[in-house]
Amino acid sequence: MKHDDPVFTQEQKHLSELYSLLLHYRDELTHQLEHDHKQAAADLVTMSEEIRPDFGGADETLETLAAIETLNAVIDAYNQYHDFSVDRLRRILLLLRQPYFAKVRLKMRPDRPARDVYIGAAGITDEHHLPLVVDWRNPIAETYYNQENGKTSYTVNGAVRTVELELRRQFDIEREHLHAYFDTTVAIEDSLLLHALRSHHTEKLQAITATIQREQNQVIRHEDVPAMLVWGIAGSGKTSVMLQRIAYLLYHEHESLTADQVCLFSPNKVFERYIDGVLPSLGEANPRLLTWRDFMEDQGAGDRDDGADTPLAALERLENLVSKIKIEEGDIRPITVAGETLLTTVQIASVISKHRRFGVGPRFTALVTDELHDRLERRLSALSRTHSWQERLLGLDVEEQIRLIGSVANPVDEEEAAHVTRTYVDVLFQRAAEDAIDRLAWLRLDRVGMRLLDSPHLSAPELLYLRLLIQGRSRSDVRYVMIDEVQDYSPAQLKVLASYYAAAHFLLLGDPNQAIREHTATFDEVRSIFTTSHGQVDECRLLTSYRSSPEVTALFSHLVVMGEDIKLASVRRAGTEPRREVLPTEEALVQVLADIAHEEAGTEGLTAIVARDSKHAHQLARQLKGMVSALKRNEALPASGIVIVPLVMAKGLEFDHVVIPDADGISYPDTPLARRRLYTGVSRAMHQVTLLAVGALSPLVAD
Ligand SMILES: Nc1ncnc2c1ncn2[C@@H]1O[C@H](COP(=O)(O)OP(=O)(O)OP(=O)(O)O)[C@@H](O)[C@H]1O
Repeated sequence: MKHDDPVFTQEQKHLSELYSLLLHYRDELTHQLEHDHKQAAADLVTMSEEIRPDFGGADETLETLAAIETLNAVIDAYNQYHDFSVDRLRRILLLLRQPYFAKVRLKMRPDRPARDVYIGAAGITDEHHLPLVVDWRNPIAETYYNQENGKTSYTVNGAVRTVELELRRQFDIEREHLHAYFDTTVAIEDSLLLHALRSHHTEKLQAITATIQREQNQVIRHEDVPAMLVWGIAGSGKTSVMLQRIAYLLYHEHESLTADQVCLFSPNKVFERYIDGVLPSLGEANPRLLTWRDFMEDQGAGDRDDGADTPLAALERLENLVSKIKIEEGDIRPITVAGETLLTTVQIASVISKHRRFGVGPRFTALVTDELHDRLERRLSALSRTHSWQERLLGLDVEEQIRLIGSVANPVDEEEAAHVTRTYVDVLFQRAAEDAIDRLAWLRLDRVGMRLLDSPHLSAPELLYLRLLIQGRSRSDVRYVMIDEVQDYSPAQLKVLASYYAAAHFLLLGDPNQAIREHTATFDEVRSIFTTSHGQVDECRLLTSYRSSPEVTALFSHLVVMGEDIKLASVRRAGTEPRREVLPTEEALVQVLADIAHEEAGTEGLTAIVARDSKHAHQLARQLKGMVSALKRNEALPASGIVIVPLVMAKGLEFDHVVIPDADGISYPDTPLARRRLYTGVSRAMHQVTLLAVGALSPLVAD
């Protein structure tokens, strides 16, 4: 009983005291921030009023500049203090939801008493700067994740410290309430994990901070390497680990890394919405979330074939042929903005021919681009000296002039007329024209590429790769690229990403058994592409399923060949055996689905009818009209109930119950691809799988 347990009482007391302290810090900081804000505003007004700008002579100018400098320094100091306080408040608010989830009792030296370290989602110190809770990403927290009792270690700045772990205690805490604690006496046991896994599916993926397992921790805390490939079975926490890794990197590189320097590639928008709560719940901003399609669109190749079937050989041919490109007149496009041709084909052709001797490639492009910028500059300057453009400006309404050039044009002489008109033409053309030059809009890349490959069209990877070859590395400021479900990309798509983000470090996560289309990259190909681009690829494996019950894990693991050395394990409690049912007709199938929908209505869980493709999903939605609907492309997953999803949209998601409505031999024949597709569908289930077929079950799942 909790009340008779002195440890429980003691821990609840500690929690209550810490909680009150956090509340106190929160209130104090809020008042302080409010007060400082007002004070800062008042001080700045006074100080700026005291500055008397005087640029009359050298001394006066110096004095004025010094006064402005002082004011800037004061503003900086306020900002720094403000940022620090806001950050502390943010951490306190995070901890008020759950102050900590574990503690370790560590003996740092044999002659010293052991000390307790409480670990939480963020770190906080008291007024003497002593830690009350340490952040889970702090090096010392590694002793918790190592899951080793007794002698263990952690690494600080490359140095390994050995310590004695006397106690590893986990807590189930909500705000100031301690629900339970678990002392781990057996190293590998993780009671909190088992406790957490008892719960139902949630509509959004949750952070796993408190229960990160040892093999997962090795990925999260892995040293920063150019490329890392994580091979993990379905439900082994790849996505979760990837998000925790992002939080880890943001913490350790907080001085130089911002979330928008991290790109996360995911399979679709439903999945993006499914995962977008994890990092905010850890107190971190989301990275740039994008799909391959978004990337294509950003690069101006949105209307092209996505390159799912583009062979790597096509990119290699481009590589071999690029230096031999002869730019023809028809390959050149004028730079035209808003109907005004700023650089003509003839002008561009003459610049190109001037630098032809370098051969088409990054050097050539840099020289041509620079010269086109110079010519653009001359052209804009010439435009602003023409009467027609000066008159156009003067003919505008006063409001329009103010909107465009920030003042009313009232030139007194020719020089001034050219000057204001220059501002006007800059607003109209400069930015767009410079962008067009930098994007190589002056070169019909597709025409060049089609000629090189002798092909009637270019896919997105072909076009983008050709651009990279001609232009050199992109100017992207992205430092980390995470690709989830890497097995769904074609080698050509991956090669483009590896080259485009050449300076970034990659984390690639996937499961070869979840490749649901033909022609996607094998793990050997992934390795080879990134070894070529990034020098080396480190690898980690995740072999325990945290999502699925042992019965579901057994079902999906029999569908594919895992390799001799791999033994899949599920840590969940036993659930129910899969249900297999053969129906005589399509009508009978629809009736069974309707019955399931009826049974599931009002229950806590979420059921998905995972159809083999979108067409079948829509057909089922029509047949089950009013009872179950198909999930839309941009929709978020519902919390409970029943939905129809095509397999491709179910990628990465999970459901309490998965129904495969077409588990027949035509939808799922005995082929490697069909095996992987069924493995992917079945492994979305946490607790229950229902396999339905009209006529006969697929040989892959028949008893
Ligand atoms: N250490 C952990 N503690 C608690 N839950 C975990 C842990 N690791 C994974 N899970 C849970 O297991 C489920 C599967 O995790 P996740 O989606 O990250 O796996 P995945 O390997 O990306 O799956 P898949 O490849 O099948 O899409 C999630 O519900 C996640 O919260």
